[in-house]
Formats: sequence, structure tokens, C-alpha cells
Amino acid sequence: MAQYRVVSGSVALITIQNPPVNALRAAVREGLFNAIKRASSDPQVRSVVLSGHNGTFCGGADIKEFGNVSLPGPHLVEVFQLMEDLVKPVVAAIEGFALGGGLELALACHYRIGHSKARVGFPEVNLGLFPGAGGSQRLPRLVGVPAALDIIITGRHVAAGEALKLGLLDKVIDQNTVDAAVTFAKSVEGKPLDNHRLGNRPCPPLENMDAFFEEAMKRVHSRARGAVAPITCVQAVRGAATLPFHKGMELEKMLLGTLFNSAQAQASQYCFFAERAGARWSMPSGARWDTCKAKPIGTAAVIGLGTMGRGITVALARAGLSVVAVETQEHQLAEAQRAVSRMLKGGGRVSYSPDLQAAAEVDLVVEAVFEDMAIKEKIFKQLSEVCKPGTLLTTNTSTLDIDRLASCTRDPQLVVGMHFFAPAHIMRLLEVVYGPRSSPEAVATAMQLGKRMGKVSVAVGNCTGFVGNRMLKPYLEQANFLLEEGATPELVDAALEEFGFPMGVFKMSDLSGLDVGWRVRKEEGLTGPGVTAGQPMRIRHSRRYSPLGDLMCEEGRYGQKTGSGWYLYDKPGGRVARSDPWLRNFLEQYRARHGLVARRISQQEVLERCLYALINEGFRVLEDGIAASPQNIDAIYVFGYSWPKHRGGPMFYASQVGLARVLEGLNHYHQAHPDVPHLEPCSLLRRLVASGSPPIDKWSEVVKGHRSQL
Ligand SMILES: CCCCCCC/C=C/C(=O)SCCNC(=O)CCNC(=O)[C@H](O)C(C)(C)COP(=O)(O)OP(=O)(O)OC[C@H]1O[C@@H](n2cnc3c(N)ncnc32)[C@H](O)[C@@H]1OP(=O)(O)O
Repeated sequence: MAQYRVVSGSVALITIQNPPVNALRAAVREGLFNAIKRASSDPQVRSVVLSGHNGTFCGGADIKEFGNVSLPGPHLVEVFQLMEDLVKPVVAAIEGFALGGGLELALACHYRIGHSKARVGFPEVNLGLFPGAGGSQRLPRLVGVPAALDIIITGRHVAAGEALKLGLLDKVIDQNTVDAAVTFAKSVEGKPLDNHRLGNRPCPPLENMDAFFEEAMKRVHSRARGAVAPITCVQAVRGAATLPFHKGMELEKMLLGTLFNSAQAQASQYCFFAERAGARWSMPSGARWDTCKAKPIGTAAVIGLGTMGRGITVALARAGLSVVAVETQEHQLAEAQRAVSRMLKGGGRVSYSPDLQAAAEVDLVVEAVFEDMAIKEKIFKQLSEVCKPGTLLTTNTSTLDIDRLASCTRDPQLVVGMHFFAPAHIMRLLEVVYGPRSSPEAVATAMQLGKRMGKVSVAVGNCTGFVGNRMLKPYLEQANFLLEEGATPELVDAALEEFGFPMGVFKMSDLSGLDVGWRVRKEEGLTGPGVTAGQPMRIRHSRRYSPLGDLMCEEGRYGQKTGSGWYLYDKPGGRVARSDPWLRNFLEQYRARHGLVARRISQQEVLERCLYALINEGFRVLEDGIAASPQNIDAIYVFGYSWPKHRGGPMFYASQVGLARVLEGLNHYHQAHPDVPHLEPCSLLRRLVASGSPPIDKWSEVVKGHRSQL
């Protein structure tokens, strides 16, 4: 786990060996501890170089170990202190990554030499923690409080060049880092080390320290959306700035104790693994990630250059593909060309054409035109004739039937959905949608392409809205029903924002445009002149329906783009939402017209109705085999719908709340609203509760049992 050998006559070279990222699990900590002791007592050794096997210094503490009540082996703090106290110089040779505990390890060394491509950082905040093995105390002493706080709070990866400027690295080199570190170690043998022991150094002084920390705390409170870890980061760094090292370490230990087994830390760490679980996809046919090969993709075409098409073009170009961007409307094409060039800052290989024929020779097409089945069918028919044999035809539809599009083509097995999220070049999620005829190779190719674009890709089955939008529907529906019953957009949004969403459902709807859902509802036959004539306004397909969104659109209130929606904006395109007296009147008149009596609605009811309805649909998605696992659903929600990471995604949240409580809540609300089928607890949820509410990683056993009885 920690290889020890003496090189160049006097240098103990200690190499951490725990692939793939050399995480500091118990055996590694033990190995390091013993290796340092050995170097200390070996008379031949006058200096030490610490490195990581296979070009990676260290990815930090082993997150998989965190669930253990008592961690075996020596504690990291103990290992690092032993290293810092060594009387022989220790040089960290940093290649690849030094993250979290890996950077803390490097900070306990006396010198740090990094490769020019190396990255360092403290991503613990993303795991609901902070650098609690000395990092919060040593980093400010090395680089100063403001830089340290920024690195610790953001969790960002710092490139070697910047780390050198900050003084975090002593040297950056392009050649073999270990060789350079060995040479350097020999050059400092026998020299005094006191100033290189960060625990001995005071923090560089900071003017207006109180004001600095007060401001930092205010900023963190406003951005953390209820997450505790960022607040603890500020408290710990303040300790470093004001306390002697050993006192700071005591504070750090106390603060880490409050986080380590907290619900938020568990949720965030669950998200870390859920993010990666999507890569191990499988299809109901048994096809899997490790048995299917992706086709090589060098060129792609994007059809339709609205907002989504432009973002997709940028994402593909940034991934190194040569892209043909097609838009039949000349004016839109010219505008898109300007916008894409701006986003790519002149880089990328993109050509533009008004003609679909330009897609003839590409390896893959992403269709991103208007959400209208007839238009998409026509395009797929044309693409099938125009493109060379073997071209993968994908669609960015957010709800429509992939199989219907596939049936318009010569090779339906080459058709999959690639559902991006706006803005497509920024949002991390990609839903890869397979229909009954999509080939495993097509899925593997889309998944691989998602990875190249840096996306969190999740393979899902074909149904209306796939996973994300299918679950969103009951959530939006509840929000509208709550307005009918007496809530305001402000009340609903406040409850959801307090829960941790960056934006409540109505602000989000104003941002994305109310007309988008209106168009989908028209397509689904839920609204439109031909549909509504002679029908009761609040019932569709024998169930409760809220026409509020349709009525708003009929008034021309599409949200931010028109200057009014659920809120009022100072101008079309304005961003600052203000309460709108018009809307209050509108809701009052609507309720009066339909004999609805407004009642007081609590934030708890808002949360339970919106979130439980969404979660209930998540169970149905699992039941139907549309998502392969709750982890996949949660990744979709965290990376596509901004579900707060510290709540772990909807299915994890349900497991934390308690499945029995969710079931009870749904039963309660369904009794109160029997005309709302989305509130009726689904059978998988009932079965899970009947099986004693197993932990989330055991749900699949109940799902399998459930499916085999279908
Ligand atoms: C004794 C404990 C005392 C408490 C001390 C508290 C203070 C210290 C805390 C920490 O150090 S927490 C950990 C901080 N480090 C991180 O957050 C880094 C996490 N890893 C990454 O960001 C990335 O993995 C990477 C290092 C940038 C590499 O990225 P890459 O894309 O190359 O690979 P991945 O697919 O992400 O990972 C490969 C494989 O490795 C698993 N893994 C990665 N890091 C860890 C880890 N720190 N612990 C355990 N496992 C890790 C990851 O899950 C992948 O596994 P598979 O999915 O392939 O099974």
C-alpha cells in the first residue's frame, strides 16, 4: 500500500499504491505510518520523497470507508503529524491529483513539487465535509486566509500554475516529477526545517479580520441553500486565523465531528457515487456498459439552432468533434453563428448550413428542432435518406416517443434520445433514451459521447417525459393545485428554496417560459380550442386538471421573456421577479369562478405535496424499469434539475425521511384529493414499506421481485 525504497543513496522514496486514485484507506494509512517511521530510523536515509503510483498523487481519504462507525488503522491526523515532525526533509512529488486528504498529506510535507498538469484542491465541501485532517489549519498558514478560504469553500481544482503563484507549490516542472523531487530532496538534506512545518507557522496577518469573516459568513449563508459544510469551512478557517495550531486542530476536530455522520454528509457522499453509477448502465435486454462497444465519433451535425441547438453545438465542439450546424431559417442561422462563436470564443470546428444535406457524411446527428412530433418525424425521414449508412440519429426531445421517430428511419436500431438540459453546454446531465429497437451499440456510443462532453450520462427507457420530466409533471401539477387551493407563487417558491432548490417552481417556470409546457399540453391533447370546447375546465381524462398555466399563456404571460408570468419583471427579458398584484386578482377571480375557497397552506404541506408526488412517480419509474436504479434517478435530479446535493436526490431523500412516512403522507393527501392519481402511493413504495423499508442500495431486490410478478 505504501512502497518503500531508497534511491540516489540517501532518499527514501515512498509510493502510495492503491489504484485507481490512491485513496487513503486504512491499509494505506498504516503503510504510510510505517514507512515514515522506517525512514526516520534508517541511518542511510537523509530525506524523503512522497509520491503516488501510476501518475496520481492521491485522491484523498477513502470515501467508501466513511460509513464505518469507527475507522480502523491510524488516523490521518496522526500520520500527517508524524510526517511534519520528521527531522529529515519530506518532499511531495505531485502528479495528477492531490485532493482532499491527498492535499492535506502534501501540506504535511516540508516541500511540494508539482507537475505542470497537476491539480490540487479541497473538494470535501462537495461531500458535506471540510478539510478536517489538518488542511483547514495548514492551508491558510501557507497561502493566507482569503486564498485558503476560497479554495476550501469552492472545492475547486487549482491548476499547478495558479498553485505555484499562491505559494501552495514550491516548484512546477514539465519533466518527471519524482526524479525532480529526488534531486530537490538531496539539495535540502540537512537544512533547517522549522519554517517548512506549517503547524509551526502563524497565519499571514489579515487586516480587518472580523469584517472579512463576517462578510464571508454572510456570503456563504446566502449561497449555501441550507448546506452546513460551507459554513463550517468559514468557522474552521477563522480558527486557523485566530488560534495557535494545536487549538485550531482541536476546533477542526470538533467541527468535523458535527459533520462526519450527518444526514447532509451522507447525502452528499451518496451523490458522489450516484454521479458515477450511471456509467455502469444496463438495458432490460441484458446489454451492459462492459459488454457493448461504442462506435468512434469524429463528426456530428446539430439540426435546429434555437437555444438548445446552440448549446449542444458548443458542447460537441468543446469535446473535440467537428460539427455541422444546420438551421433552415437564414436569419436564425446567422444569429446562431454569432452566438456559438461567442460561446466558443473563436475556437472549435463548426461549419454552418441551411441545408440538411450538409449532414450527409457525419457520424452522428443531434436533432434539436421545435418540440413537435410531425416536424421531427419529417426530419428523421429526411435524415435517414440523406445520411451515410451507420450514422447514429439522435433527438433532443424532452418528452416525445423515441420509437415513433425510429420508425421513420431505415435503421431504427441507430436511433436514441440524447436529452440535454438547458443551457446544454453548461448543465451536466444527459439522459440517453433507448427505445425498444435501439441497439446496445447506439446506447454505448451516446453514453461515451456524453462522457467526452463531461456530462453525467444516464441511460433510461422510453416513455413520455423519460425519467426527469415524467417525475416533474406531478410536482408541477401539485404546485398549480396549491395555487388553486389558496397558496401564492411566493409561498410555494419560498418553501422549495428553503429546502435548497436555487429557484422555486414558479420562478423556474418563468425562466424557462410558460409557453413550453403549454405547447406540450397541446401536443398531449390536454388543452387547445378543439380539446376544451364543452369540457369542464378542471377535469381532463377523468382526473383533476389545473388550467392555470394555459390561462396565463392565453393572457400572453410567458414569463421572463414577455416581462410577466407568475411574477412581474421590469421589462421583457428582465430577471428580477416581483410579486404581481394582477396575479393575486387573477387567482381570486379564478377561485371565485370555480367555487374554490382559499385556505391557509403551510410550507410543510407545499413540500410534502410537491416532493412526495415527484418521489411517488420516481417509484413508478423504477417499477416500470424506465430507470435502472434509484441512484440513476437521483443523479438525474441533482445534475439536471438542481435538486440540492446535500439532500441526496429525491429517492435518497425519501429514504432519509423514511419510506413509511412518505407512504403515510401520500395516503393522507390522496384521501384529501382522491381525484389526483399522482398522489396515490404506488405499489412498489407499499411493497418496500411492507418489506421493512430496506436501505436504498437494497431496493433493487424488491424491484426485481416486483417485476417478476408482473
Ligand atoms: C480517516 C478519515 C478522517 C476524516 C478526514 C476528513 C478529511 C478528508 C476528507 C477527504 O479526503 S474526502 C475525499 C476528498 N477527495 C475527493 O473528493 C476526490 C474524489 N475523487 C474525484 O474527484 C475523482 O475521482 C478524481 C480523483 C478527480 C479522479 O477522477 P476520474 O474521472 O479520473 O475518476 P473517477 O471515475 O472519478 O474515479 C475512479 C474511481 O475511483 C473512485 N474514487 C475516486 N475518489 C475516491 C475516494 N476519495 N475514495 C474512494 N473512492 C474514490 C470512484 O468512485 C471511481 O470508482 P468506480 O466508480 O470506478 O467504482
